[in-house]
Amino acid sequence: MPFEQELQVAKEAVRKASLLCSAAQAGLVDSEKHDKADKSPVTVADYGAQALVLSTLAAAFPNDPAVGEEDSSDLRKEENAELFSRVVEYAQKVDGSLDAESVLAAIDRGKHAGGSQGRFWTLDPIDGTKGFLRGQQYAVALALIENGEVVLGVLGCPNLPVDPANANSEKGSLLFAVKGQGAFQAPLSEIDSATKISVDQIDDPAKAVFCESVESGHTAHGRSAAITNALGTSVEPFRMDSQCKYAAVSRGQASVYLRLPTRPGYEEKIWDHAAGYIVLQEAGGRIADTFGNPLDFSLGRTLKNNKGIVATSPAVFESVVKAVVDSAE
Ligand SMILES: Nc1ncnc2c1ncn2[C@@H]1O[C@H](COP(=O)(O)O)[C@@H](O)[C@H]1OP(=O)(O)O
Ligand SMILES: [Mg+2]
Ligand SMILES: [Mg+2]
Ligand SMILES: [Mg+2]
Repeated sequence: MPFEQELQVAKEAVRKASLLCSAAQAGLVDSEKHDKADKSPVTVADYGAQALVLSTLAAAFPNDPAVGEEDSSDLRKEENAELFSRVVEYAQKVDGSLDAESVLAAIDRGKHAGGSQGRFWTLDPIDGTKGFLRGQQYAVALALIENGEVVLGVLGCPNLPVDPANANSEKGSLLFAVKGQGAFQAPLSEIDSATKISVDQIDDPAKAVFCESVESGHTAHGRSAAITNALGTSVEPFRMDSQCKYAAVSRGQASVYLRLPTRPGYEEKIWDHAAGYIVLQEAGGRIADTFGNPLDFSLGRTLKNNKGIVATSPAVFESVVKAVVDSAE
């Protein structure tokens, strides 16, 4: 099967990073958090997960570059020495061969510019850091992009119940897909026992369950309420952080994920969507931006030709996209 080795390495890297994140989330203290220059939060777990995943990829595929969200510049500053030593401790607990220097080097493997040529990985070590800090949903998101197209994706969702129908079932789900091979889910505790997943077939948008970001700064909550109203349902979207929203639609827990721009200049990052995108496509879903245009992952580190996201199961796609486009007028 194409990408068999890549999938195996990516699943194991995401599993290990998810373990690190769960351990850190359980007892996170103030010295393990930091605000980046853009004021967004980052934690020991974001850095530790990026170090683990990118060092694992470097060992297996030394010639593959990576586009990662984090870089080591803040960790190298004297004032963040304590944060840095905690990152190294967490990384070492999972991979004893990592030391301070190799942690920094691994994190900085994520500086690739992306683009339309060749292949590269893209990693969000914690997608939904704000959800992570609230003790809620987040995802470790890793994807492989070849000649501008997403060909493989793995989502580690440490707090997502394995059984979509039972919120009290074991927490920790791994979702993955390779282009043309379908989408699968396994418990994070047993990543080799995977089952196929697929989207729902609801064709009446009034009956569709919608989901969206918790953060009002990441998606326009008022506009989504207007869209659901226009489609004949007064039920507002349920809110969840991170690419777990792609997971929810991929396994039929929701029919629609809306991400509606709040700031005109914001460009969505490729690591915030690539893994969820391929998992959802392979589960039978459809994805466009808020103008109905296909997502273009070939333009560098951001989706600069797209605005927002509309991700749905197939039978409601056209009507939901139309309602989203109409809501902009
Ligand atoms: N203005 C914005 N619009 C959309 N997404 C944003 C915005 N600001 C940050 N994000 C990204 O949203 C993601 C979380 O999504 P969600 O709210 O659905 O959980 C984060 O990766 C975050 O990016 P960053 O990784 O730079 O912090
Ligand atoms: Mg993110
Ligand atoms: Mg992140
Ligand atoms: Mg971030």
